[in-house]
Amino acid sequence: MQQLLKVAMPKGRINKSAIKLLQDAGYAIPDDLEDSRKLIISAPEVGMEFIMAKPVDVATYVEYGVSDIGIVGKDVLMEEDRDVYELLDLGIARCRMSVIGLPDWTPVMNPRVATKYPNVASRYFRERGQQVDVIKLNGSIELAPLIGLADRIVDMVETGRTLQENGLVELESIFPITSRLIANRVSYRMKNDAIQQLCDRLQTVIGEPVL
Ligand SMILES: Nc1ncnc2c1ncn2[C@@H]1O[C@H](COP(=O)(O)OP(=O)(O)OP(=O)(O)O)[C@@H](O)[C@H]1O
Ligand SMILES: O=P(O)(O)OC[C@H]1O[C@H](OP(=O)(O)OP(=O)(O)O)[C@H](O)[C@@H]1O
Repeated sequence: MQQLLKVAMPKGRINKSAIKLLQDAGYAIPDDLEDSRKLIISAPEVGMEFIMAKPVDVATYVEYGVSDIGIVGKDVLMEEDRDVYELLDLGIARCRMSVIGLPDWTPVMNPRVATKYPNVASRYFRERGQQVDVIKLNGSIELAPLIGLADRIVDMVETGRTLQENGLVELESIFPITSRLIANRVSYRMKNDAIQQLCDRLQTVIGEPVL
């Protein structure tokens, strides 16, 4: 009997490319998944049930086992250190985590660093032996150095357009980001056939080795 996979899908910017990847891998995912306001969408024809999650919450659902698998940015995994298996680099939503500042930035004692990723930022500066005050924000991080809230920020850069339009510069790239396929540890054993088949099919589309 086919094992039903409970899948945590990110809403928002990754949603479209994640759906396309599954479709390209041969899963006839309903097209209306993308536009739906429904939060739980059953797709028995492909042996899946989707929950539509806020991207930052995907790994939480998977860790607690209410979803067997999920699609989540490496940024979230680096920030949260969730107890999940990271199975595949899906190669979508590619960007990087960077330290950013004003071009005339000069070193100060205990600089303030604004970010959506306080753990990533703290770890980065701690490893360099630099003492900083980390300020957590939830969006529009680039505002912080412009209005004097912070000396630097740690945030994602994709095209560089946000930096350019706000007169900021990338001081250092910390790590590259793509979306990952993750699995709950128990589900990986109990539903191994279905999860392995999904990985194999996705691999033929993305051409990456399983992590
Ligand atoms: N500029 C970007 N380019 C490519 N990928 C990005 C970019 N910004 C974020 N991402 C990736 O997409 C994921 C989701 O982005 P983000 O956190 O901005 O959520 P969102 O889709 O805008 O939804 P929400 O507004 O609910 O937070 C991030 O975790 C990251 O992996
Ligand atoms: O290099 P770019 O192509 O300009 O992309 C980078 C921007 O994209 C993300 O912001 P998002 O659009 O998610 O908005 P946010 O400010 O709400 O985080 C990120 O936080 C940067 O601000």
